[in-house]
Amino acid sequence: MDDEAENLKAAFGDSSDDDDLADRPEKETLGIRYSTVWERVEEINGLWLCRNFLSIAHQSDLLSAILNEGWFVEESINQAMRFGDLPSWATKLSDIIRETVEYADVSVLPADLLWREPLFDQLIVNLYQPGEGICAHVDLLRFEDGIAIVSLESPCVMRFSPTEKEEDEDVDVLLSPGSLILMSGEARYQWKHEINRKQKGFQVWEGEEIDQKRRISITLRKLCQA
Ligand SMILES: O=C(O)CCC(=O)C(=O)O
Ligand SMILES: [Fe+2]
Repeated sequence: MDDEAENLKAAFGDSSDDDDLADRPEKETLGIRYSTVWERVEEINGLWLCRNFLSIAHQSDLLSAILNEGWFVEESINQAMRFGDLPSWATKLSDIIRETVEYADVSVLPADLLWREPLFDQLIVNLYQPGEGICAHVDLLRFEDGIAIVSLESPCVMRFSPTEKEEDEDVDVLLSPGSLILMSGEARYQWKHEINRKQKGFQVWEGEEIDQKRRISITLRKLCQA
């Protein structure tokens, strides 16, 4: 089995355990899924996680679309950024985020953010090789509130820590392939987020060290008006 299939299997089990994709309408395999489940990260206001945001079919389509962009042919390049008009797959992803949030049975993004136009006009795709991560940060204030991160390939632990550090208040969130997190309000402004894949013990989830492979993330944001 290739790495990609293995990652998907590790995260979701055999495709036969997933809903039978062949029996599902096209709309559900390649677009909005009606079975999405939203989890509020209790400790952090404004942080929501949807683990089953993308079907396996959609994850592999998205991965192909990203790799087809040709951004990551050189090993030294591990990030691509776009402003304004986004590639069609990213616009579609953004539409699906809006639709999924609209149909969620809980409010996971304030309405003024959900209905702004466009929802997102800036894209970052990050490619992380095993051991690579991102330092603790709050996203730049040149971006509006309401940030989405979609994860592909290897899972990882993202750690959130309050900007005003008090006691040991860090909160770990597992970003599995196909998941989406939304950050708004306190989650966006009062918590830093980081991925540390170097330090031993950091990439541990439910007592087990995560088997690090390549990970790709898609971050969608909206620039503040000048
Ligand atoms: O790769 C990720 O999941 C996070 C990326 C991120 O936080 C950023 O680009 O600001
Ligand atoms: Fe960030």
